[in-house]
Amino acid sequence: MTMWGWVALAVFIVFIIILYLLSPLISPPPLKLRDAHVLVTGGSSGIGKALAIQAVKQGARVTLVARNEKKLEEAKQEVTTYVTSQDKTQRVHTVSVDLSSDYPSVEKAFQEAEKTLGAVDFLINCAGTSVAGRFEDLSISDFKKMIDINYMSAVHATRAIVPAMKARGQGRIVFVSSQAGQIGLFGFTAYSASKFALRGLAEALQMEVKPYNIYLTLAFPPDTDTSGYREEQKTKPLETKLISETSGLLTAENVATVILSDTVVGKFFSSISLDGIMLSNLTCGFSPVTSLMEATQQVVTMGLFRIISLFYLAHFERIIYRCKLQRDSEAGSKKQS
Ligand SMILES: NC(=O)C1=CN([C@@H]2O[C@H](COP(=O)(O)OP(=O)(O)OC[C@H]3O[C@@H](n4cnc5c(N)ncnc54)[C@H](OP(=O)(O)O)[C@@H]3O)[C@@H](O)[C@H]2O)C=CC1
Ligand SMILES: CCCCCCCCCCCCCCCC(=O)[C@@H](N)CO
Repeated sequence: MTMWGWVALAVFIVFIIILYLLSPLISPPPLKLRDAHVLVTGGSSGIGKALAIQAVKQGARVTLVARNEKKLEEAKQEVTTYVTSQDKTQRVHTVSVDLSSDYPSVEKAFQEAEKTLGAVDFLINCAGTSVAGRFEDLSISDFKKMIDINYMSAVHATRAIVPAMKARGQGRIVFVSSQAGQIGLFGFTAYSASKFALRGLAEALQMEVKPYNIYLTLAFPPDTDTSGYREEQKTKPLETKLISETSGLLTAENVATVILSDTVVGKFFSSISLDGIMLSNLTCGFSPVTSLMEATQQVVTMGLFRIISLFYLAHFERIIYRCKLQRDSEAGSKKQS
Protein backbone atom coordinates (compact mmCIF):
# COMPACT_ATOMS: atom_id res chain seq x y z
CA MET A 1 0.00 0.00 0.00
CA THR A 2 1.23 3.55 -0.76
CA MET A 3 1.70 6.17 1.96
CA TRP A 4 -1.65 7.74 1.01
CA GLY A 5 -3.28 4.36 1.36
CA TRP A 6 -2.03 4.08 4.92
CA VAL A 7 -3.14 7.64 5.68
CA ALA A 8 -6.64 6.91 4.34
CA LEU A 9 -6.82 3.73 6.41
CA ALA A 10 -5.69 5.56 9.54
CA VAL A 11 -8.27 8.35 9.00
CA PHE A 12 -10.97 5.73 8.52
CA ILE A 13 -10.01 3.90 11.73
CA VAL A 14 -9.90 7.16 13.72
CA PHE A 15 -13.33 8.08 12.30
CA ILE A 16 -14.80 4.73 13.41
CA ILE A 17 -13.26 5.11 16.89
CA ILE A 18 -14.72 8.64 17.23
CA LEU A 19 -18.15 7.36 16.13
CA TYR A 20 -17.90 4.54 18.63
CA LEU A 21 -16.97 6.91 21.45
CA LEU A 22 -19.69 9.43 20.55
CA SER A 23 -22.40 6.78 20.12
CA PRO A 24 -23.49 6.67 23.80
CA LEU A 25 -24.25 10.42 23.57
CA ILE A 26 -27.28 9.79 21.39
CA SER A 27 -28.04 6.13 22.12
CA PRO A 28 -30.73 5.51 24.74
CA PRO A 29 -29.68 4.01 28.07
CA PRO A 30 -30.40 0.25 27.99
CA LEU A 31 -33.44 -0.96 29.95
CA LYS A 32 -32.99 -4.25 31.76
CA LEU A 33 -35.36 -7.17 31.29
CA ARG A 34 -34.58 -8.58 34.74
CA ASP A 35 -37.55 -7.86 37.05
CA ALA A 36 -39.29 -5.88 34.31
CA HIS A 37 -42.93 -6.43 33.33
CA VAL A 38 -43.12 -7.37 29.65
CA LEU A 39 -46.57 -7.43 28.05
CA VAL A 40 -46.67 -9.31 24.74
CA THR A 41 -49.73 -9.08 22.52
CA GLY A 42 -50.04 -12.16 20.35
CA GLY A 43 -48.01 -13.91 23.05
CA SER A 44 -49.83 -17.24 22.71
CA SER A 45 -48.23 -18.22 19.41
CA GLY A 46 -45.33 -17.86 16.99
CA ILE A 47 -43.03 -14.84 17.27
CA GLY A 48 -44.96 -13.44 20.28
CA LYS A 49 -44.55 -16.67 22.25
CA ALA A 50 -40.86 -16.84 21.37
CA LEU A 51 -40.44 -13.24 22.57
CA ALA A 52 -42.19 -14.13 25.83
CA ILE A 53 -39.90 -17.13 26.37
CA GLN A 54 -36.76 -15.07 25.75
CA ALA A 55 -37.99 -12.34 28.12
CA VAL A 56 -38.74 -14.87 30.86
CA LYS A 57 -35.33 -16.49 30.36
CA GLN A 58 -33.80 -13.07 31.03
CA GLY A 59 -35.71 -12.66 34.28
CA ALA A 60 -38.84 -10.73 33.25
CA ARG A 61 -42.41 -11.08 34.47
CA VAL A 62 -44.60 -11.61 31.43
CA THR A 63 -48.21 -11.03 30.46
CA LEU A 64 -49.44 -12.85 27.36
CA VAL A 65 -52.38 -11.25 25.56
CA ALA A 66 -54.48 -12.95 22.87
CA ARG A 67 -58.10 -14.03 22.30
CA ASN A 68 -58.21 -17.83 22.50
CA GLU A 69 -58.09 -18.83 26.20
CA LYS A 70 -57.08 -22.44 25.58
CA LYS A 71 -54.09 -21.41 23.47
CA LEU A 72 -53.18 -18.80 26.09
CA GLU A 73 -53.24 -21.40 28.87
CA GLU A 74 -51.06 -23.81 26.86
CA ALA A 75 -48.59 -21.02 26.09
CA LYS A 76 -48.53 -20.00 29.76
CA GLN A 77 -47.59 -23.56 30.76
CA GLU A 78 -44.80 -23.60 28.19
CA VAL A 79 -43.45 -20.12 28.97
CA THR A 80 -43.54 -20.81 32.73
CA THR A 81 -41.10 -23.69 32.32
CA TYR A 82 -38.43 -21.06 31.54
CA VAL A 83 -38.87 -19.11 34.78
CA THR A 84 -35.40 -18.68 36.26
CA SER A 85 -35.97 -16.80 39.50
CA GLN A 86 -36.30 -18.71 42.77
CA ASP A 87 -38.60 -16.16 44.40
CA LYS A 88 -42.29 -16.11 43.55
CA THR A 89 -42.34 -12.65 41.92
CA GLN A 90 -41.37 -13.92 38.47
CA ARG A 91 -44.67 -15.06 37.03
CA VAL A 92 -46.47 -15.50 33.74
CA HIS A 93 -49.96 -14.04 33.50
CA THR A 94 -52.51 -14.27 30.66
CA VAL A 95 -55.20 -11.89 29.50
CA SER A 96 -57.84 -12.83 26.94
CA VAL A 97 -59.14 -9.89 24.94
CA ASP A 98 -59.82 -9.02 21.32
CA LEU A 99 -57.43 -6.13 20.79
CA SER A 100 -58.82 -5.10 17.44
CA SER A 101 -62.29 -3.81 18.16
CA ASP A 102 -63.34 -2.19 21.42
CA TYR A 103 -60.90 0.17 23.16
CA PRO A 104 -62.58 0.25 26.63
CA SER A 105 -62.30 -3.55 26.96
CA VAL A 106 -58.59 -3.38 26.03
CA GLU A 107 -57.99 -0.64 28.61
CA LYS A 108 -59.78 -2.67 31.29
CA ALA A 109 -57.83 -5.83 30.45
CA PHE A 110 -54.51 -3.98 30.60
CA GLN A 111 -55.40 -2.37 33.94
CA GLU A 112 -56.00 -5.87 35.26
CA ALA A 113 -52.59 -7.00 33.95
CA GLU A 114 -50.92 -4.03 35.66
CA LYS A 115 -52.69 -4.82 38.92
CA THR A 116 -51.37 -8.38 38.75
CA LEU A 117 -47.76 -7.87 37.61
CA GLY A 118 -47.15 -4.13 38.11
CA ALA A 119 -46.61 -1.28 35.64
CA VAL A 120 -45.66 -2.38 32.14
CA ASP A 121 -42.02 -1.63 31.30
CA PHE A 122 -41.98 -3.26 27.85
CA LEU A 123 -45.04 -3.33 25.60
CA ILE A 124 -44.56 -5.65 22.62
CA ASN A 125 -47.20 -5.27 19.92
CA CYS A 126 -46.99 -8.57 18.07
CA ALA A 127 -50.66 -9.60 17.60
CA GLY A 128 -51.36 -9.77 13.91
CA THR A 129 -52.41 -11.83 10.97
CA SER A 130 -52.10 -11.76 7.22
CA VAL A 131 -54.17 -12.28 4.13
CA ALA A 132 -52.55 -12.70 0.75
CA GLY A 133 -54.26 -12.51 -2.63
CA ARG A 134 -54.46 -10.34 -5.69
CA PHE A 135 -56.14 -6.96 -5.06
CA GLU A 136 -59.36 -7.87 -6.88
CA ASP A 137 -59.53 -11.29 -5.18
CA LEU A 138 -59.48 -9.75 -1.70
CA SER A 139 -62.73 -8.57 -0.20
CA ILE A 140 -63.23 -5.09 1.19
CA SER A 141 -63.60 -6.68 4.61
CA ASP A 142 -60.09 -8.19 4.24
CA PHE A 143 -58.70 -4.65 4.03
CA LYS A 144 -60.69 -3.59 7.11
CA LYS A 145 -59.61 -6.71 8.98
CA MET A 146 -55.92 -6.04 8.30
CA ILE A 147 -56.20 -2.47 9.58
CA ASP A 148 -58.22 -3.54 12.63
CA ILE A 149 -56.02 -6.46 13.68
CA ASN A 150 -52.55 -5.34 12.59
CA TYR A 151 -52.87 -1.60 13.14
CA MET A 152 -55.76 -0.75 15.49
CA SER A 153 -54.74 -3.52 17.94
CA ALA A 154 -51.38 -1.79 18.31
CA VAL A 155 -53.04 1.62 18.65
CA HIS A 156 -55.38 0.31 21.36
CA ALA A 157 -52.65 -1.46 23.34
CA THR A 158 -50.23 1.46 23.09
CA ARG A 159 -52.88 4.02 23.99
CA ALA A 160 -53.66 2.00 27.13
CA ILE A 161 -50.01 1.99 28.24
CA VAL A 162 -48.40 5.28 27.15
CA PRO A 163 -49.88 7.61 29.83
CA ALA A 164 -48.45 5.47 32.66
CA MET A 165 -45.09 5.09 30.90
CA LYS A 166 -44.87 8.87 30.44
CA ALA A 167 -45.71 9.41 34.10
CA ARG A 168 -42.97 6.98 35.14
CA GLY A 169 -40.46 8.41 32.66
CA GLN A 170 -39.41 5.00 31.37
CA GLY A 171 -40.47 2.34 28.89
CA ARG A 172 -40.04 0.49 25.63
CA ILE A 173 -42.69 -0.10 22.98
CA VAL A 174 -42.20 -2.56 20.12
CA PHE A 175 -44.23 -2.75 16.92
CA VAL A 176 -43.79 -5.93 14.93
CA SER A 177 -44.19 -4.83 11.31
CA SER A 178 -42.69 -6.95 8.50
CA GLN A 179 -40.35 -6.69 5.53
CA ALA A 180 -43.68 -6.31 3.72
CA GLY A 181 -44.07 -3.12 5.78
CA GLN A 182 -40.97 -1.69 4.10
CA ILE A 183 -41.81 -2.59 0.51
CA GLY A 184 -45.21 -3.17 -1.07
CA LEU A 185 -45.33 -6.66 -2.50
CA PHE A 186 -47.52 -8.55 -4.97
CA GLY A 187 -50.41 -10.18 -3.06
CA PHE A 188 -50.00 -7.98 0.01
CA THR A 189 -52.08 -4.92 -0.92
CA ALA A 190 -54.08 -5.27 2.30
CA TYR A 191 -51.32 -6.63 4.55
CA SER A 192 -48.47 -4.33 3.45
CA ALA A 193 -50.64 -1.24 3.93
CA SER A 194 -51.48 -2.25 7.51
CA LYS A 195 -47.78 -2.85 8.28
CA PHE A 196 -46.73 0.45 6.67
CA ALA A 197 -49.28 2.15 8.95
CA LEU A 198 -47.35 0.95 11.99
CA ARG A 199 -44.31 2.83 10.75
CA GLY A 200 -46.19 6.15 10.57
CA LEU A 201 -47.48 5.55 14.08
CA ALA A 202 -44.06 4.61 15.44
CA GLU A 203 -42.18 7.54 13.87
CA ALA A 204 -44.73 10.12 15.08
CA LEU A 205 -45.06 8.62 18.54
CA GLN A 206 -41.28 8.32 19.00
CA MET A 207 -40.99 12.11 18.54
CA GLU A 208 -43.61 12.64 21.25
CA VAL A 209 -42.32 10.23 23.85
CA LYS A 210 -38.55 10.59 23.55
CA PRO A 211 -38.46 13.43 26.12
CA TYR A 212 -40.08 10.98 28.54
CA ASN A 213 -37.30 8.43 28.09
CA ILE A 214 -39.57 6.05 26.16
CA TYR A 215 -38.01 4.34 23.14
CA LEU A 216 -39.78 2.56 20.31
CA THR A 217 -38.59 -0.35 18.21
CA LEU A 218 -40.06 -1.13 14.82
CA ALA A 219 -39.27 -4.70 13.78
CA PHE A 220 -39.24 -5.93 10.18
CA PRO A 221 -39.02 -9.73 10.14
CA PRO A 222 -38.94 -11.74 6.90
CA ASP A 223 -41.00 -14.96 6.54
CA THR A 224 -40.87 -16.74 9.88
CA ASP A 225 -41.92 -20.34 10.47
CA THR A 226 -44.98 -20.02 12.74
CA SER A 227 -48.54 -21.35 12.66
CA GLY A 228 -49.61 -17.98 11.24
CA TYR A 229 -47.10 -18.37 8.40
CA ARG A 230 -48.16 -21.95 7.67
CA GLU A 231 -51.80 -20.82 7.49
CA GLU A 232 -50.88 -18.02 5.08
CA GLN A 233 -49.02 -20.45 2.80
CA LYS A 234 -52.29 -22.23 2.01
CA THR A 235 -53.75 -19.31 0.04
CA LYS A 236 -50.71 -17.26 -1.01
CA PRO A 237 -50.45 -16.54 -4.75
CA LEU A 238 -47.41 -18.21 -6.35
CA GLU A 239 -45.90 -14.78 -7.09
CA THR A 240 -46.04 -13.80 -3.41
CA LYS A 241 -44.42 -17.08 -2.38
CA LEU A 242 -41.58 -16.76 -4.88
CA ILE A 243 -40.91 -13.11 -4.03
CA SER A 244 -41.03 -13.68 -0.26
CA GLU A 245 -38.68 -16.64 -0.55
CA THR A 246 -35.93 -14.24 -1.65
CA SER A 247 -35.26 -13.33 1.94
CA GLY A 248 -35.57 -16.88 3.30
CA LEU A 249 -37.46 -18.44 6.19
CA LEU A 250 -36.34 -17.89 9.77
CA THR A 251 -37.30 -19.48 13.06
CA ALA A 252 -39.42 -17.57 15.59
CA GLU A 253 -36.60 -17.98 18.17
CA ASN A 254 -34.10 -16.34 15.85
CA VAL A 255 -36.40 -13.42 15.11
CA ALA A 256 -37.34 -12.98 18.78
CA THR A 257 -33.71 -12.88 19.93
CA VAL A 258 -32.89 -10.04 17.55
CA ILE A 259 -36.04 -8.04 18.34
CA LEU A 260 -35.51 -8.33 22.08
CA SER A 261 -31.86 -7.34 22.05
CA ASP A 262 -32.62 -4.32 19.80
CA THR A 263 -35.44 -3.35 22.16
CA VAL A 264 -33.25 -3.47 25.26
CA VAL A 265 -30.79 -1.02 23.67
CA GLY A 266 -33.64 1.12 22.29
CA LYS A 267 -32.79 0.69 18.59
CA PHE A 268 -35.54 2.16 16.38
CA PHE A 269 -35.19 -0.28 13.48
CA SER A 270 -34.89 -3.96 14.20
CA SER A 271 -33.97 -5.99 11.15
CA ILE A 272 -32.52 -9.41 10.68
CA SER A 273 -30.31 -11.06 8.03
CA LEU A 274 -28.37 -9.32 5.28
CA ASP A 275 -31.47 -8.58 3.15
CA GLY A 276 -33.22 -7.12 6.16
CA ILE A 277 -30.32 -4.86 7.07
CA MET A 278 -29.94 -3.65 3.47
CA LEU A 279 -33.67 -2.97 3.29
CA SER A 280 -33.68 -0.95 6.52
CA ASN A 281 -30.71 1.15 5.43
CA LEU A 282 -32.32 1.75 2.04
CA THR A 283 -35.73 2.72 3.44
CA CYS A 284 -34.61 4.60 6.55
CA GLY A 285 -36.08 7.89 5.27
CA PHE A 286 -36.68 10.39 8.10
CA SER A 287 -36.61 7.81 10.86
CA PRO A 288 -35.29 8.61 14.35
CA VAL A 289 -31.58 8.13 14.96
CA THR A 290 -30.72 5.85 17.86
CA SER A 291 -27.11 5.10 16.97
CA LEU A 292 -24.46 7.22 15.26
CA MET A 293 -22.92 4.09 13.81
CA GLU A 294 -26.23 3.17 12.21
CA ALA A 295 -26.82 6.70 10.87
CA THR A 296 -23.37 6.69 9.26
CA GLN A 297 -24.04 3.30 7.73
CA GLN A 298 -27.31 4.62 6.27
CA VAL A 299 -25.64 7.68 4.75
CA VAL A 300 -22.81 5.69 3.23
CA THR A 301 -24.76 2.70 1.91
CA MET A 302 -28.09 4.09 0.72
CA GLY A 303 -27.03 4.76 -2.88
CA LEU A 304 -25.37 1.38 -3.24
CA PHE A 305 -28.41 -0.42 -1.81
CA ARG A 306 -30.68 1.45 -4.23
CA ILE A 307 -28.60 0.03 -7.06
CA ILE A 308 -28.87 -3.46 -5.57
CA SER A 309 -32.64 -3.01 -5.17
CA LEU A 310 -32.96 -2.42 -8.93
CA PHE A 311 -31.74 -5.98 -9.49
CA TYR A 312 -34.20 -7.33 -6.94
CA LEU A 313 -37.02 -5.35 -8.60
CA ALA A 314 -36.08 -6.76 -12.00
CA HIS A 315 -36.02 -10.26 -10.49
CA PHE A 316 -39.50 -9.74 -8.96
CA GLU A 317 -40.86 -8.41 -12.26
CA ARG A 318 -39.55 -11.52 -14.03
CA ILE A 319 -41.29 -13.75 -11.48
CA ILE A 320 -44.57 -11.89 -12.00
CA TYR A 321 -44.26 -11.99 -15.77
CA ARG A 322 -43.53 -15.74 -15.81
CA CYS A 323 -46.43 -16.49 -13.46
CA LYS A 324 -48.74 -14.45 -15.70
CA LEU A 325 -47.64 -16.42 -18.76
CA GLN A 326 -48.30 -19.65 -16.88
CA ARG A 327 -51.73 -18.43 -15.71
CA ASP A 328 -52.68 -17.27 -19.21
CA SER A 329 -51.70 -20.61 -20.76
CA GLU A 330 -53.60 -22.53 -18.07
CA ALA A 331 -56.68 -20.35 -18.71
CA GLY A 332 -56.25 -20.92 -22.47
CA SER A 333 -56.08 -24.70 -22.16
CA LYS A 334 -59.13 -24.72 -19.83
CA LYS A 335 -61.12 -22.73 -22.41
CA GLN A 336 -60.16 -25.22 -25.15
CA SER A 337 -61.21 -28.29 -23.15
N1 LIG B 1 -44.68 -15.35 10.50
C1 LIG B 1 -44.22 -14.51 9.59
O1 LIG B 1 -43.80 -14.89 8.49
C2 LIG B 1 -44.16 -13.04 9.90
C3 LIG B 1 -44.98 -12.47 10.83
N2 LIG B 1 -44.93 -11.12 11.05
C4 LIG B 1 -45.81 -10.50 12.03
O2 LIG B 1 -45.50 -11.00 13.31
C5 LIG B 1 -46.65 -11.07 14.12
C6 LIG B 1 -46.80 -12.47 14.67
O3 LIG B 1 -46.90 -13.36 13.60
P1 LIG B 1 -46.94 -14.96 13.83
O4 LIG B 1 -46.17 -15.28 15.04
O5 LIG B 1 -46.63 -15.57 12.54
O6 LIG B 1 -48.51 -15.14 14.10
P2 LIG B 1 -49.36 -16.32 14.77
O7 LIG B 1 -50.58 -16.46 13.91
O8 LIG B 1 -48.55 -17.52 15.03
O9 LIG B 1 -49.80 -15.63 16.15
C7 LIG B 1 -50.62 -14.51 16.16
C8 LIG B 1 -50.92 -14.13 17.59
O10 LIG B 1 -51.74 -12.95 17.62
C9 LIG B 1 -52.92 -13.21 18.38
N3 LIG B 1 -54.01 -12.39 17.83
C10 LIG B 1 -54.45 -12.36 16.56
N4 LIG B 1 -55.48 -11.53 16.44
C11 LIG B 1 -55.70 -10.99 17.68
C12 LIG B 1 -56.65 -10.07 18.20
N5 LIG B 1 -57.60 -9.53 17.44
N6 LIG B 1 -56.59 -9.76 19.51
C13 LIG B 1 -55.66 -10.32 20.30
N7 LIG B 1 -54.73 -11.19 19.87
C14 LIG B 1 -54.77 -11.53 18.56
C15 LIG B 1 -53.13 -14.71 18.20
O11 LIG B 1 -53.95 -15.30 19.21
P3 LIG B 1 -55.56 -15.47 19.06
O12 LIG B 1 -55.81 -15.90 17.64
O13 LIG B 1 -55.95 -16.47 20.09
O14 LIG B 1 -56.12 -14.12 19.35
C16 LIG B 1 -51.70 -15.21 18.33
O15 LIG B 1 -51.30 -15.21 19.68
C17 LIG B 1 -47.80 -10.61 13.23
O16 LIG B 1 -48.05 -9.26 13.46
C18 LIG B 1 -47.28 -10.85 11.83
O17 LIG B 1 -47.87 -10.00 10.89
C19 LIG B 1 -44.06 -10.32 10.38
C20 LIG B 1 -43.22 -10.85 9.45
C21 LIG B 1 -43.20 -12.24 9.14
C1 LIG C 1 -31.10 -3.56 -1.05
C2 LIG C 1 -32.36 -4.23 -1.33
C3 LIG C 1 -32.62 -5.48 -0.58
C4 LIG C 1 -33.93 -6.02 -1.00
C5 LIG C 1 -34.35 -7.25 -0.30
C6 LIG C 1 -35.72 -7.61 -0.72
C7 LIG C 1 -36.29 -8.81 -0.05
C8 LIG C 1 -37.79 -8.82 -0.19
C9 LIG C 1 -38.42 -9.96 0.45
C10 LIG C 1 -39.72 -9.61 1.07
C11 LIG C 1 -40.18 -10.65 2.01
C12 LIG C 1 -41.48 -10.29 2.66
C13 LIG C 1 -41.82 -11.25 3.74
C14 LIG C 1 -43.11 -10.91 4.40
C15 LIG C 1 -43.35 -11.81 5.57
C16 LIG C 1 -44.65 -11.59 6.22
O1 LIG C 1 -44.88 -10.55 6.77
C17 LIG C 1 -45.67 -12.66 6.15
N1 LIG C 1 -45.13 -13.95 6.12
C18 LIG C 1 -46.61 -12.56 7.34
O2 LIG C 1 -47.26 -13.73 7.66
